[in-house]
Amino acid sequence: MLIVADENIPLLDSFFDDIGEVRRVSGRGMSPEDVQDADVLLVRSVTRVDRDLLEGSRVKFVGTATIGTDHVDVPWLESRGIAFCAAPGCNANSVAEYVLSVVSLHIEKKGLKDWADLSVGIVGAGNVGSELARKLDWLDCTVKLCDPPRAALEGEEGFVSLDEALACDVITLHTPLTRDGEHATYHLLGAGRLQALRADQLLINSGRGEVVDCRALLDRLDEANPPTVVLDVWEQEPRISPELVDRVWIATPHIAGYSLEGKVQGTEMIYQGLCRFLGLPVRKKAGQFLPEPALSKLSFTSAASEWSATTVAMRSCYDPRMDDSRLRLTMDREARERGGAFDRLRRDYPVRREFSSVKIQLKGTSKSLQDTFRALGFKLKI
Ligand SMILES: NC(=O)c1ccc[n+]([C@@H]2O[C@H](COP(=O)([O-])OP(=O)(O)OC[C@H]3O[C@@H](n4cnc5c(N)ncnc54)[C@H](O)[C@@H]3O)[C@@H](O)[C@H]2O)c1
Ligand SMILES: O=C(O)[C@H](O)[C@H](O)COP(=O)(O)O
Repeated sequence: MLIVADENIPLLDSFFDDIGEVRRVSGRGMSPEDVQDADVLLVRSVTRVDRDLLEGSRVKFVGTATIGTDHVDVPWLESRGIAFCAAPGCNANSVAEYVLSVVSLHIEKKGLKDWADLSVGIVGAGNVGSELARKLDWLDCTVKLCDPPRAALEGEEGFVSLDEALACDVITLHTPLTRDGEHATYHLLGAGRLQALRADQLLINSGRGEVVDCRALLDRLDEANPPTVVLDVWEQEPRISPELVDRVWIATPHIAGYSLEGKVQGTEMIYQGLCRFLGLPVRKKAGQFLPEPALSKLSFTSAASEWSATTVAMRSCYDPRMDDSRLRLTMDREARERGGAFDRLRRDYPVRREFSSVKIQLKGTSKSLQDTFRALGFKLKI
């Protein structure tokens, strides 16, 4: 059996080499010739999987090691009897930690040292939005969830309108990219809604770039009293707008979900999907391939303030400003080289471990500090 796979999927051999021959190809540049003789196709989000790629091939199973599926023409796969599997939730915790890290920097920038003063509007309350809401709730933020498709379901309640979510101190977008239907998200935030944002607000987009009209955003950021904006996702990746990078506060190259745990869980989920499809037993688990983290323990005593202890711990694991600096350094290249540079930042992404990989040792500290560490997802050793 021939498995053609995006070379950027981690642990391809560890998971798949006893199922078939694995051929690695570039995800961004994948062509019909690459997949023609494949039985199985494994991709990430940069490969458009549709009739143009697969017509005439013998592919019978497609797996994407990502949460988002907007790059896959699922109805066409169904019409051809090609099985499909994605990785829902695989990197949800990674994205939640990205947003928490950004919000903690924002709190400091505003001269505050407490999560509780903040209201956060979460647009899209699925795997990512719900995980983020759970953590923010524990941190005593006021959380408002906007999710019209869920709100329309029987028994679901407690959701707010988009306008109410957009009035919060922090707005964070976690919808899929959809272009049709009642709840389409393409350019959900267009000129009108961007116009209404205030200078004291923070807008974070780590869903999909096209959910925000980036041309209208650029115009808004050039006007008086613009909001603060953090973008992980962009229209027209990998050839993103340098003008927009220049005007946003934190700019990262679509890596919110790039914790090692998130990426490896993505591979694990398509491995499980392929095993189900082939009727094979599932013998491997993501956990067996995760190395010991470089940082596995941190200690704090009662001398450390709650804010400094938790932000030191968070930033020891992940600081979005590092990704921001790396992306900005690529912006002075020639236009034709910038897309490649964006993709290389993603391909060569440094190992980033989730907060749960670090054990926090606390001596004589308060119950409230313990609770905050737990809320953030750290393991405690008291
Ligand atoms: N930046 C990254 O690295 C990264 C990583 C993972 C996921 N993502 C993106 O984030 C998206 C969300 O991930 P998820 O795991 O939470 O997906 P999910 O499918 O679990 O949840 C998405 C939620 O959005 C809601 N929704 C749909 N249309 C909406 C609308 N118009 N307004 C408000 N809510 C709406 C859905 O009802 C659903 O509850 C993915 O589709 C993917 O595109 C980005
Ligand atoms: O949808 C997802 O899971 C994310 O956007 C994913 O992390 C994107 O990473 P890529 O597939 O582009 O490597």
